[in-house]
Amino acid sequence: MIKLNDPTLLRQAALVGGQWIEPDDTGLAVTNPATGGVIGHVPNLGTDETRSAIAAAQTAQKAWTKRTAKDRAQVLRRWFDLMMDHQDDLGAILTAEQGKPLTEAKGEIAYGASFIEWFAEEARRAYGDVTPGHAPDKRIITIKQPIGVVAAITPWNFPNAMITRKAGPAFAAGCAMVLKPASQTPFSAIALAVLGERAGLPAGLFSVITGSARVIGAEMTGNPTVQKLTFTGSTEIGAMLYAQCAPTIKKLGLELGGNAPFIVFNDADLDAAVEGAVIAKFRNNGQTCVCANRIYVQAGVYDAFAEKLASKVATLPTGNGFDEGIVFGPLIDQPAVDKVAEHVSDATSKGATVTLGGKAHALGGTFYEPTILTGVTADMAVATEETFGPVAPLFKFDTEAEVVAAANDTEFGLASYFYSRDLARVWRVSEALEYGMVGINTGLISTAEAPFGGVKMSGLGREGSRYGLDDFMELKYLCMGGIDAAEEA
Ligand SMILES: NC(=O)C1=CN([C@@H]2O[C@H](COP(=O)(O)OP(=O)(O)OC[C@H]3O[C@@H](n4cnc5c(N)ncnc54)[C@H](OP(=O)(O)O)[C@@H]3O)[C@@H](O)[C@H]2O)C=CC1
Ligand SMILES: O=C(O)[C@H](O)CS(=O)(=O)O
Repeated sequence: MIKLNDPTLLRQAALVGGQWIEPDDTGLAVTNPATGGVIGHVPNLGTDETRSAIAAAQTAQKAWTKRTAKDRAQVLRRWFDLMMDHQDDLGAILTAEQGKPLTEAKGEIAYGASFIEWFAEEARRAYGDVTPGHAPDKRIITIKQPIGVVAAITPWNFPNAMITRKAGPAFAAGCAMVLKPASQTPFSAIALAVLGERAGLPAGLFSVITGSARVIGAEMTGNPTVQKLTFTGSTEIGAMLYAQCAPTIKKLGLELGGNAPFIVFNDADLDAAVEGAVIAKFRNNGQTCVCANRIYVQAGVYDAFAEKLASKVATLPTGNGFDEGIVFGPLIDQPAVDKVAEHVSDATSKGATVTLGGKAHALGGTFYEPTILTGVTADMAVATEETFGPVAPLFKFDTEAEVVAAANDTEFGLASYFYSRDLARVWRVSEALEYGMVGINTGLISTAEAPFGGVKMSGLGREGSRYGLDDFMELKYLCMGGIDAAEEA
C-alpha cells in the first residue's frame, strides 16, 4: 500500500460526467512495475460511458466559456496550488504506478503543475484584433473562441505532466476535456481529477475514462461533438488516430515519437556535455520522447567523452523508485525490456562494444543495467528506431557536414541537442537541424514557457508557451459593414 498523507487521492474509480464510477469484477488491475504488486483497480469502461462523458462535457463547456477569463484563471490557479500542496502524495502515486524514482516523480509533479500555473496566466491574454477595413464602411474584427469539447489520450511515461500540458490550455481557453490516460498509469490522472473538483472545475468539464483504449478511442475520434483530439504517444498510434478523426474533420494535436541526436563537437565543454548527455539520455530511464537516442561525438574527443560518460553513469544506482538515492527505476514492462535487449544485441552483433551495462539487471523483473555502446554505426537498429530505454549508443564523426546529415537522416523531428562553443557553428547547426526543438549546450529543454513539439513524423502542433493556447481556440472573423459617413451638418 502507498503511504499517503491524503489517502483520498488514490481513488479507485473513473470520473464520467461528474459521476465517480467504481470498478466491478471486470475492473482492470494497475501494477507497480518495480514489484509487480497490484496497486488497485479501475473500471473497464467503454462506448456508453465515453459518449456520456462527451455529452456532459458539451453541456459543461457552454457554461464554462461564459465565465470570465479571470474566473477560469482563478480556478486553474487553485488547481495549481492544490497540486503543489499535494506534491508528495502525487509523486508517490506516480512512482508506484510508473516506477520513476520519487525525487524525479515529485519533479514531474512540479513540471506538470507549471503548465496549469502558466495557462492560468495565459487565460486572460486570448487577444483578438481590429484591422483597418478594406472599404470606408467596413471594419474588420478578429476574435478568439474556444474549440469546444476536447478528447485527450496520454502515455504512461509522464502520467501527470502529459495531462496537465493539455488540460491547462484547454480549460484556460474555455474548452472541456474527456481524457483517456494510459492503462498502466491511471491513478495519477484520477488524482488530478480529485484535485480538479476541489479547485472548482465544474461537474462534467473534466472526465477521466479508463478501459479499452481501442473502444474509448473509437468513440472519441468518431463522435462529432468532439472538436479536437490531442494525443501524446507513439507515432504508430498517432497516425491511426489521425485517420480515425478524418471523417469528422477534427483539429489535432499530436506529440509523437522521436529519435533525438545528441552531438558533441571537438570544441565542446566536455564535462558539460557529459552532464547534458546523462540528463538527455537517462532521464526517466530513457523513457521519454525527447531522450538522446543517438549520441554523435567528434573524433578528437570521442575516447575522452566515452570514458567520462561511463565513469559518471557507473556511479548511478538502479532500484525501487521509493528507495533513497535511486536514479534508475524499472522499465515500464517486459516488452520495454525486450526492446532494449534487442537493440543491444543487434548493435553488438554488428560490431558495437558494450562499454557499460549491456544486460538485464541482477534485480530481475523489468530492471535493466544503464548501458553505453561504442563503435556504433548507422546500420544498427539504435540508429533508426527509438530505443525508449537506458542505452547510450556512441557514434564517431569527423566533420560538421557529416554529422548534420546523419542527425537529419530520420523520419522523426522532435528534439535534438548539440554542444559547441563556436558561435558561428551554433547558428549553422541550429538552423540546419530538422527538428522542432534544439538544445544548445544543454540536455534539458522542456519547460512550460517554451513551445514543445516536433516536425515530420513527430507530430503536429505545440504545447506550452505563448502559442499553446491557440491550439485550443478558433479564430472568428467579424466583418462589420454599413458604417456610413455621418451626414454633413
Ligand atoms: N511526443 C511526445 O511528447 C511523447 C511521445 N511518446 C511516444 O510514445 C511511445 C511510448 O509511449 P506509449 O504509451 O507506449 O505509446 P502508445 O502510443 O502505445 O500509447 C499512448 C496512449 O495511446 C493509447 N492507445 C493505444 N492504442 C490505442 C488505440 N488503438 N486507440 C486509442 N488509444 C490507443 C494508450 O492506451 P493504453 O495505455 O490503454 O494502451 C495510451 O493511453 C514512444 O514512441 C514515445 O516516443 C511518449 C510520450 C511523449
Ligand atoms: O513524454 C515525454 O517524453 C515528454 O514530452 C518529455 S518532457 O516533456 O518531460 O520533456
